[in-house]
Amino acid sequence: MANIVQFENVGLRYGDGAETLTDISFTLASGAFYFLTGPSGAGKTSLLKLLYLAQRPSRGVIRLFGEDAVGLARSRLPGFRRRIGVVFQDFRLVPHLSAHDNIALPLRIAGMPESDIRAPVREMLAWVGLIDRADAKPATLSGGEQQRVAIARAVIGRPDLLVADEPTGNVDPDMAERLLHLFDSLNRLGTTVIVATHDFHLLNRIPNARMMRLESGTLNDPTGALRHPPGL
Ligand SMILES: Nc1ncnc2c1ncn2[C@@H]1O[C@H](COP(=O)(O)OP(=O)(O)OP(=O)(O)O)[C@@H](O)[C@H]1O
Repeated sequence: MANIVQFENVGLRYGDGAETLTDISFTLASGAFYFLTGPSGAGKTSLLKLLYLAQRPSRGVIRLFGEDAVGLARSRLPGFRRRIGVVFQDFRLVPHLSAHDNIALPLRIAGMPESDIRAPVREMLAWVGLIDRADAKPATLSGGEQQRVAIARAVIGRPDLLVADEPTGNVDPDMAERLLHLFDSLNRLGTTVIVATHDFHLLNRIPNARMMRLESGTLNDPTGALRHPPGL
């Protein structure tokens, strides 16, 4: 299995303080499913931001889709980002667009004809249980409903890499399991998935998932040889 992501001795420092992430080295194998765990403040969101190119590292090497992502020309960023679906911790829905139109965004940006957009968007709305909220604007949706729209938007374009930051933080256990099943289905279609979560109940729901654990800005496995921990 080829590697879709490679980090080598990556460090991240915000401002003049100590490093938030230190000597992070790991690879993500194409088509695999990863959970990223660790205590609050360990640096999970920061690591994911490096992955989806919202943050540059202070040092080290990041290769994404086989190319150097740190020295990437600005003009090539949109092309890379289109291959990455992101579920942000704070959702980042477009406020003036309906749930339907938020979910349709990646397909519209990719230039899909309008006639081909409606059916997959309806399918995603049904998947996340929001068919009857299709016309609602984000401000009128609950936190959990907004989270489900954000997830539908992240997966609809069948990205090569799905990055999800606490994607089940605002939903009940049944919906959390349903959403995880959606990620699993996408993974079976070939998308590499990485999910940061505090929810330990989710970890054994994907039997083949591999685990990454961050503690105080350091990965627990400094060799980067990720594996499923015994007992999970
Ligand atoms: N933009 C920023 N500027 C300065 N410090 C930051 C910034 N973003 C995060 N930090 C700091 O980096 C550290 C790691 O934060 P991060 O959000 O990556 O952790 P996390 O593991 O995702 O936490 P949580 O599980 O609570 O979301 C924290 O000490 C945080 O205050």
